[in-house]
Amino acid sequence: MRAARRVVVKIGTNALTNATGRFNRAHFEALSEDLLWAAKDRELVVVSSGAIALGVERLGLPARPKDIPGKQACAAVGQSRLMQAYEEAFGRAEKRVAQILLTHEDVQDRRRYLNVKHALDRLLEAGVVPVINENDTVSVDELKFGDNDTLASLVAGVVEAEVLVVLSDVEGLYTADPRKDAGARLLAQVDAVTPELLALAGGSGSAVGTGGMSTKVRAAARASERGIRCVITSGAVPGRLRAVLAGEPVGTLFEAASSRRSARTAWIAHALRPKGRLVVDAGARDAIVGSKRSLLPSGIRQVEGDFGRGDPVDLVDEQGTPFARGLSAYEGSELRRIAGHKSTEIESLLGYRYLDEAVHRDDLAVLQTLA
Ligand SMILES: Nc1ncnc2c1ncn2[C@@H]1O[C@H](COP(=O)(O)OP(=O)(O)O)[C@@H](O)[C@H]1O
Ligand SMILES: N[C@@H](CCC(=O)OP(=O)(O)O)C(=O)O
Repeated sequence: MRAARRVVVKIGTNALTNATGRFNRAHFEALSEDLLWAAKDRELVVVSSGAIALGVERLGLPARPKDIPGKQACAAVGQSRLMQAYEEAFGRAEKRVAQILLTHEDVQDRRRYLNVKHALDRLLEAGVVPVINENDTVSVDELKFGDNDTLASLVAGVVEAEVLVVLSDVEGLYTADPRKDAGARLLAQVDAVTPELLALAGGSGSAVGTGGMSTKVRAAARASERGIRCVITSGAVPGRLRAVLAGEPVGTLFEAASSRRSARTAWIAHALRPKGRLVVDAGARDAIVGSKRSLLPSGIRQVEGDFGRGDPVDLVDEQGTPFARGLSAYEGSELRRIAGHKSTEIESLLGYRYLDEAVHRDDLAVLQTLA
């Protein structure tokens, strides 16, 4: 931890507000001290929530709106207030910050993903601290990350961080939601995210948080697959971030996985949303998972959805369980015609042949824990 040069810190709404959802200024000042300390001899990226909560407060609303335009309006008002707080806190130490607002589209498209990467790299080289949030005001449902835990794990991959620290209002992952179960125990270390572990992590126990512990554990799993260590700990207790970066055992540490994903397979597995599903037979599944082979048309049993060439599709087994995600070499309507056939028949069936494979192994990511 002490050697980490590039660190992403995610700050949840719960770490910025008090119990009634109001911005906790004194607390923010303490947190900023920790962030400034972390930024002193490291490259720091902050993924900060709080726009909606700060907007609710600024507009004097009695509660967080439930409708989307209401949330969009609050985010627009609150985001500038949020940045103002970061500007002031970092400005006092002569540290520059930069606002970056992202939608899912910005990472779904490989060219835009690389654009984001280049901008972030340049900011970090210049000693600036990027403060990232989802662009809630323009993100409609299908373009949403939905929660900043997911966004933070993708950002950690984009900048190839060594550590992702997720600051919430709890000390880490417990055996049950500590708000509901007084006997819940803190898990100090997680070596692998299993379905059983995921089942321990519930939704948000507060009125202001979004994803709860479940999105944090998924985010940690994604980071771990990229070779990035992740710690979930409390942002409500001053000094926790320093303790994590000093290598002290606080919060829940998710170790980096031993078999790491490349940047490209991580992009396929983590950043893309499937536009269709290919049901494949057991032989093809074994070849893909066991021997890292391509998917040939002969292994496809069924094609679901309308998608174009190059679109992301999920590969599912005959029980419907997704096990890989990849980019289709053919349109959905073409795959329907060549499914179950030998590659040598593609040309006679379609009138042309692009590739022998339906999904080439270079465009394929086996799903580890979850996508
Ligand atoms: N197993 C668990 N361990 C810890 N917290 C849990 C667990 N299951 C659910 N939670 C809830 O997750 C909440 C943190 O998530 P969330 O409210 O989304 O916060 P944030 O604003 O930091 O993203 C905790 O306050 C807690 O109520
Ligand atoms: N983008 C939203 C926050 C979404 C979110 O994930 O919130 P949280 O669970 O508090 O980290 C905002 O700024 O209000």
